[in-house]
Amino acid sequence: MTLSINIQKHLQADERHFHLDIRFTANSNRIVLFGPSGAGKSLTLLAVAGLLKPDQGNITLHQRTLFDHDKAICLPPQQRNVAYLFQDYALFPHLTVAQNIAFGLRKNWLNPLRHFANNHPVVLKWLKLFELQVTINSYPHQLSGGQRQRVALARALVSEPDILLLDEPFSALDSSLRERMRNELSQLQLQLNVPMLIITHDPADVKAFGEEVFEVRDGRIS
Ligand SMILES: Nc1ncnc2c1ncn2[C@@H]1O[C@H](COP(=O)(O)OP(=O)(O)OP(=O)(O)O)[C@@H](O)[C@H]1O
Repeated sequence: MTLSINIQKHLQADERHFHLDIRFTANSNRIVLFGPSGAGKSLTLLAVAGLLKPDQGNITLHQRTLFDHDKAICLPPQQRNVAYLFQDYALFPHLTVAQNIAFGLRKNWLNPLRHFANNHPVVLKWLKLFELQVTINSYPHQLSGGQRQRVALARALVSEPDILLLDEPFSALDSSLRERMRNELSQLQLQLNVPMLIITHDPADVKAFGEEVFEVRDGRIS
């Protein structure tokens, strides 16, 4: 997988200015953006997902242009075929595990009905793969941290994205679970061969996933 990013964006909040100028090309399926808090990692991830529009530059994924300022191309998030796993997993509290996963299949409907979700072969496949079958009818608040993360991952992967974007995927977990989920995700990535771009400030994530590592500092790759 080739991901090529060359983006610039100026942000201002009151007296604070931040200039993002990220340029790199990655050719592996395990890419890590590593750097301290406030370096510009999340902004970069948002730009790839189509949730932040750069002022200049371009983003290409697998020879597909997601953004090109000069050519006036800016694909909306739903046309990018990228999946975004938020730090807090952002599960829908009023939907069951199966419905949350089925949401990732969404085409023209909003809330997948429970009967539909519970019987959809693709949803069942992911429930099995992540050993979540017993939680099929549970709601997010009834799950452990690890289970919540697995549901969020299943929801992200169910649409077969070209790349999975992970924002500090283990930061919400306690240390023993963090280690376990890191190993699980690593195995899963090898098994599915899905390309991943992970942003983190944790050196252990770099060690586990960093086939290609880019260090971000003050809005730039250093
Ligand atoms: N909407 C905005 N307006 C102005 N400045 C912003 C805005 N969003 C983010 N910033 C600033 O841009 C910088 C980079 O933010 P970003 O969220 O990308 O950092 P990060 O590297 O992901 O940090 P963390 O690890 O803490 O999440 C920060 O200084 C932040 O305050």
